[in-house]
Amino acid sequence: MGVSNKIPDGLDEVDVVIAGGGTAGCVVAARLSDADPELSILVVERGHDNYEDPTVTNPLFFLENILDLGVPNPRMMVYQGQPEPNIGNRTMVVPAGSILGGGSSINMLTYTRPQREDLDGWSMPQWSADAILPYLNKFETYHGPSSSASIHGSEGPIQVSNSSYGPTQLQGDFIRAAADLGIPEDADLQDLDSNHAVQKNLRYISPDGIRQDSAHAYLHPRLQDGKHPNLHVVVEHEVVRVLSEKDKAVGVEIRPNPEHGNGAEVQTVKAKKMVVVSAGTLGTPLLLERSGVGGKDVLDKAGVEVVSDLPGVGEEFQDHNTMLLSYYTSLLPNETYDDILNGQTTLQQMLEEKHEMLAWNSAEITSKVRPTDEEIDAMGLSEGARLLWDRDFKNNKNKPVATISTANGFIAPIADEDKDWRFLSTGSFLLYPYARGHVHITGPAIEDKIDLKTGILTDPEGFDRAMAMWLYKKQREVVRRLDVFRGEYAPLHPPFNGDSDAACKRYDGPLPPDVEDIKYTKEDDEVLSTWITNNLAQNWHGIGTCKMAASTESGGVVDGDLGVYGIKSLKVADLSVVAHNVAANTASMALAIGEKAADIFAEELKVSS
Ligand SMILES: Cc1cc2nc3c(=O)[nH]c(=O)nc-3n(C[C@H](O)[C@H](O)[C@H](O)COP(=O)(O)OP(=O)(O)OC[C@H]3O[C@@H](n4cnc5c(N)ncnc54)[C@H](O)[C@@H]3O)c2cc1C
Repeated sequence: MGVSNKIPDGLDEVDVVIAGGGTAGCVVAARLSDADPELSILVVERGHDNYEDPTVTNPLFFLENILDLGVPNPRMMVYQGQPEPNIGNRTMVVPAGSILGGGSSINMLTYTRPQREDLDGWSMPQWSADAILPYLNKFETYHGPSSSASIHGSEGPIQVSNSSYGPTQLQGDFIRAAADLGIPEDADLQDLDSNHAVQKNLRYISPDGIRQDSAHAYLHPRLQDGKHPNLHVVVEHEVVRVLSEKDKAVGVEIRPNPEHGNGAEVQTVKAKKMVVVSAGTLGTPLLLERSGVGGKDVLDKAGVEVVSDLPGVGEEFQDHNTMLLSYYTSLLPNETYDDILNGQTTLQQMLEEKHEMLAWNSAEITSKVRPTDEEIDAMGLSEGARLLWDRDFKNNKNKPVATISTANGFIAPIADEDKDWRFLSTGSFLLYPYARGHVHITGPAIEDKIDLKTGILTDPEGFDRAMAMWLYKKQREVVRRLDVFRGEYAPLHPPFNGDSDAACKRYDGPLPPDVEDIKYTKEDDEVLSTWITNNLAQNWHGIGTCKMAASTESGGVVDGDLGVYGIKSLKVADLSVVAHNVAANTASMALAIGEKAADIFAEELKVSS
């Protein structure tokens, strides 16, 4: 069977159910089906099929997924947060892909990888960096520069390349400007060990310009080759809960997703061998809790019977906290996507014209950076923040603090008076915030309100705020040194006093090569700190809500084999299992988890992948 938006008649029992056909879920399904084509597998995905959908395959459509372009977007869903006092009572809205392929079908396509220390830091020997590198390699065919053949993959289904559009003059300009500030270029910053450098961005785009999502790379070929007759995919359906008998998962309850209007009947499908939950960092803990797997307090309040008391479920939400800033530039019209934002064209029109820019993700630069010892000394850190720096970063030169990345274009509709400008935006994010959030159910039904707090800026030591202030200043200094720089777009920057050296300004040409760093006064720092409270945001890279750990005492939800504690035959395979943050945009981690999970499950099911 291929992809269907109905549960086929008679399909009331399979060997394995996979709840969520996202980035990791598609990998698990495909590899298990390869391991044993006799194994009957059902993938249930709440979003629609993505097969040859031009809004997926053409990379530039990512713009519709991150900006409000006034076009309905059925590919996305949002998890609605609660007001958070530490960020000025703002409510964070956390978006996620809701489509076959999940995040990999909608994301911004930037390819980066974690640091060695990130993976070793999970303290799970079977998930150490040495154990995971083969899986990071397994999913990719890498077309970028590398110092060693063994660091990247050459036979995986996901192509990683520079794409067929670009690069623009921004790459060389940014690399020179960063070098002027002591941040050198590293051709392959994604080798797990390099740090404090900038890199020409590589992308999940094939050399001929097609997005590389996990459904097209893994699932669709197998659904069409006639060799995987027992691989079933049902889209536009939600898994309501996992069903268990005594201490064993035995199936799932599924209903049509009301957003797609396919009826309302709830159906049960039995899983003879295994249920794999792969609904993403926010979807997975909510599904487990609806199934009675979670902290007793949460479940009692929500009116759900406890099947396994696991207080770690939904806790320890972590993300990369981000700031988005825009600058006036002298970039050329064909070097930004701004014509879409200033009303000159639309993505639909570009599709009709088969415009070559559709193959682009606009992100030309990525980086991993950290403050120097002198910069740390000058920050005036609190005693607690200084202890954290000394313990976790000081002597650990492999550990960055932040990423500065770029997008060639503005980040909202462009006002009439700015229509002739071309913009550059930076997305700068903290890689290891200490703040933690949570996500829980408040009732038994899928449509019950959720209790989501991202926790941004709640770390008592103020470490995250101090690093965010450093990051704002650092990214601005790099951009000020670009040849294409023509000033800060003030409404998106902190409202520094007009007399201050830090005030936003416009220029007719580049700043002189010997330009000095901005000198921030105490008052400027206060303005910046308040701006951070009101602007630091989630960054789409959530992890940690069903943490993998050696025991439940330390908040563990799954063991090293991804089995949920206290319930047999119930597994989790997605980013919710990641125990501590990674210095990477997170798709690489999700794909590697999918690959490794498939090997673990195949062994348990006594089939070889
Ligand atoms: C806007 C955006 C931009 C991003 N940009 C980048 C980038 O440039 N580079 C990068 O590396 N990473 C990026 N990421 C992050 C990355 O894409 C995600 O971290 C990764 O895809 C998550 O993989 P996953 O398998 O854990 O979950 P997902 O891919 O989110 O998969 C979960 C799936 O489960 C489905 N689901 C949820 N609940 C249910 C249910 N009850 N029943 C059935 N199905 C359900 C969802 O629809 C989804 O398809 C971005 C993410 C977003 C949202």
